[in-house]
Amino acid sequence: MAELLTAAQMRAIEQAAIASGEVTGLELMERAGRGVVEAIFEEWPELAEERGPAPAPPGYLQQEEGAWRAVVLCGPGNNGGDGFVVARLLRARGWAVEVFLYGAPDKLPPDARANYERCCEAGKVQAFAEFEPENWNWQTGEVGEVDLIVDAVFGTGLVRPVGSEIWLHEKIGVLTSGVVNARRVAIDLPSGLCADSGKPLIDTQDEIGRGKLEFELSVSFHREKVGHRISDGPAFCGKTVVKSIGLDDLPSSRAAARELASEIVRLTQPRLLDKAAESHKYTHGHALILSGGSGRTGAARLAARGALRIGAGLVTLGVPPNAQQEVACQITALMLARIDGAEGFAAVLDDTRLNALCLGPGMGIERARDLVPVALAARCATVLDADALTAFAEDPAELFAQLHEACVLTPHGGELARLFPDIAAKLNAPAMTGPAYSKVDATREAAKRAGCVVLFKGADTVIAAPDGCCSVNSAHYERSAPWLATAGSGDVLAGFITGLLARGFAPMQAAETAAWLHVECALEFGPGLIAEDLPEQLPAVFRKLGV
Ligand SMILES: NC(=O)C1=CN([C@@H]2O[C@H](COP(=O)(O)OP(=O)(O)OC[C@H]3O[C@@H](n4cnc5c(N)ncnc54)[C@H](OP(=O)(O)O)[C@@H]3O)[C@@H](O)[C@H]2O)[C@@H](O)CC1
Ligand SMILES: [K+]
Repeated sequence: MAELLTAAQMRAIEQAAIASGEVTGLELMERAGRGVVEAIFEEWPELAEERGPAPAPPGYLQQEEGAWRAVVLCGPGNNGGDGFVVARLLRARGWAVEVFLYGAPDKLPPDARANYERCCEAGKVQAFAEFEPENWNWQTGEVGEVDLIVDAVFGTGLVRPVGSEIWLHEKIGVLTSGVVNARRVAIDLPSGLCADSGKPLIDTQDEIGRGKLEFELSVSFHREKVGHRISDGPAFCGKTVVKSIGLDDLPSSRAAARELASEIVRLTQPRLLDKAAESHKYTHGHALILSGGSGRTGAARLAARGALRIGAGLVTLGVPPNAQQEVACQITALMLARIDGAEGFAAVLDDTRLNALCLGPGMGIERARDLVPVALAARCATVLDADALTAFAEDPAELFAQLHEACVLTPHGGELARLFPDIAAKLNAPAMTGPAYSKVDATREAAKRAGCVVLFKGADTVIAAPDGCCSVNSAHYERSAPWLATAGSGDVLAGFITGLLARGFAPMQAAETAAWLHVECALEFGPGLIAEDLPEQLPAVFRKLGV
């Protein structure tokens, strides 16, 4: 399963390798720099073509033709060290490279310092203050265009907001405006992006500070960092490529990773979905999904359809009397039960074959307030979504007291804020120190407080269990699914989870697998998707998975 590391975890794994003597920091930095150059040529093969020789520095600004041109911006730590390696390797290929250092050379950490010196042997390194693109006239024809901008200012060591003297988005914006071929690559992370939270650590008090630092490519090492996948990370990174720096081959770093295993966040993967050949419908469980009143039954019907398609043996819609006729006209394979007040619901729940419940979609706040306690008292696997969460906004503690470990809560941002206002406040506060409080931190804290699995929706859905187990279901990069943000999509997701709970999946597995399939269904359908389409893609998705 793909792991996402925090800055501290990455450091621990690297440090273990260096401390063991199996590899030096300098060798790791060389591999990192080589990996970046490799990734650049893989992304933009035209840059690997031979061109004329580089002019003697600093003359290339006056060159119109000739060598490829790069600007490499290096920072005061090891990220800058990687940048010096990249600059040296590009110069060795005949590139004209301008290198700027933010910070004092004699304060660089040892490996970065060594690479600074090697870089200086093949050309000059200028002070960052000299990097004033507004004074460079790139567009007049007197000067050449820049082909590549390499950001090596900060990586995983960013600990406080970036000051205005290095607002790269502003400077790079000036540098690239009107320059069609300026490709932008960030080493490890775009400078200013917090590796753990995917939030920009930029002083947003200022109008300019709110600008976006967007790259086409980010090249990270060993593993993606959590920040590559959540919050603003994907938008800033553009595309993230991970290059090996050999740590998987070292017993020391593997041992360090094993020690951290329980804390490491993973990208969501689906669990086995096959059904046994000799099974019958009750083997796959019976899900009950409660609907709202007349005119508000669509959401529950969507959820029910999702639960059925994902493989629950039977799915019943529990409808209030005034909606019975409306629902009856709309369903075929689904069943219908009349469920009015709390007493009637409790009687229905006496049927022990009902093994998964879903409350919330289109249910109505009042009905949710009446029926959620009944559902939770049955100690059955239960998904609480939408109105079933909002119904407890005034007294979340009342809900937490009733929740049990077979529950799954599926809030979006607004619902999370209603149940966990303090957590939402921390998450939404401007990030001023690194590592900043992240969506992963928020979901883990919410799951711990609720005592059950919490699935916090978004394009970066985070799923956490009370024991800290956590994964990110990322609908970014190659799995980008913007059409999934459509009315009723969340209802289908609730139904998917309920169906998998009915099939006997554990809550965490049900939530992860459902979230993963939900994105796969959107990708399978493509543009034009509406919520009704999602369950109908499951057969094709299952076939591709070999189910
Ligand atoms: N370790 C290894 O072997 C390998 C590491 N690798 C590479 O190293 C990177 C991590 O390196 P790193 O830990 O040195 O951190 P990095 O991101 O360079 O920044 C730290 C510096 O920035 C400074 N600083 C921070 N925030 C600031 C701010 N807002 N404004 C101004 N300054 C600020 C901070 O200052 P300080 O807090 O110490 O005062 C410190 O000087 C990683 O991303 C990867 O690219 C690879 O080569 C593989 C091998
Ligand atoms: K960087």
